[in-house]
Amino acid sequence: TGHHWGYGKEDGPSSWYKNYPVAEGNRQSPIDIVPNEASHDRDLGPIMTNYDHCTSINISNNGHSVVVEFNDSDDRSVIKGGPLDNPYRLKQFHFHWGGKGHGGSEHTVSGEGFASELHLVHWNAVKYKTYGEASTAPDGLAVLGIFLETGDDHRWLHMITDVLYMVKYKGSITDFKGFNPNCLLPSSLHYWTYLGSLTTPPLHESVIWIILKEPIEVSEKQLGMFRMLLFTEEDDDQKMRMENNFRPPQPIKGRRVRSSN
Ligand SMILES: NCCOCCOCCNC(=O)c1ccc(S(N)(=O)=O)cc1
Ligand SMILES: [Zn+2]
Repeated sequence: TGHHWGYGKEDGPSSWYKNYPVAEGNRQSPIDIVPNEASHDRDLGPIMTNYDHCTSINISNNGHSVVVEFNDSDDRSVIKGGPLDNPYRLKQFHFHWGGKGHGGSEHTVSGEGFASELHLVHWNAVKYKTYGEASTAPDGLAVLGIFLETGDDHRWLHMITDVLYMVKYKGSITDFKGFNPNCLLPSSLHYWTYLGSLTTPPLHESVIWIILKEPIEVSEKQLGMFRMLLFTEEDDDQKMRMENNFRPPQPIKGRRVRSSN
């Protein structure tokens, strides 16, 4: 089902347009954010995340990233405010990262990449019945992007890195209950926002992007744990280390990036 894609030379971002022509569309993600070209909108209010009664379910390796899934059967964990007209329900979060010592984020700021980027994926359950339906609608998804830079140990990230050995191979999954992503948020919720897409196939142009300006700090050691994950399955004799699983910035095509105060 679906076409095989990856981050390698043959199946990587520069070849995705062959099976996913929307790759050359007018609202593709990620983009390079140029802060002093972003327009400052007074009526762009603060975003509010309500992850308190969080209901994480499992953590898995889908062959592209490591993903933590949430129970999205009600409005317990939502993001609202800012550019959003409705509350959007948290569905999953995952990461993108680089190889040792260089870039790995998908969005860049004035051409600068970060070591990694966390995506918290939410969907508009007010207007759409399922995630799948929302994922193809122009206002269906809201993804909160958080940059990770290397520095001190992150005091809570170990809760994730400690279980990565359980999901080393593509297709592996394990229980992961009671994790509250509030602990991964930086102190400031100031953000940039623009209309874009999924950054992996099927590249649907269905995402309202909200990128936090303040990165969180994680240690090189913690980041290194992500690089022990594999793109490949357990019975695959080729062991491909999971790293550089990021799409580079795409043409802005006249889009406006707005900035919260
Ligand atoms: N599951 C029912 C059908 O859904 C079809 C579309 O979903 C395809 C799966 N991919 C995603 O949901 C998906 C979600 C977020 C991002 S990203 N990296 O832009 O945050 C990329 C991809
Ligand atoms: Zn992502």
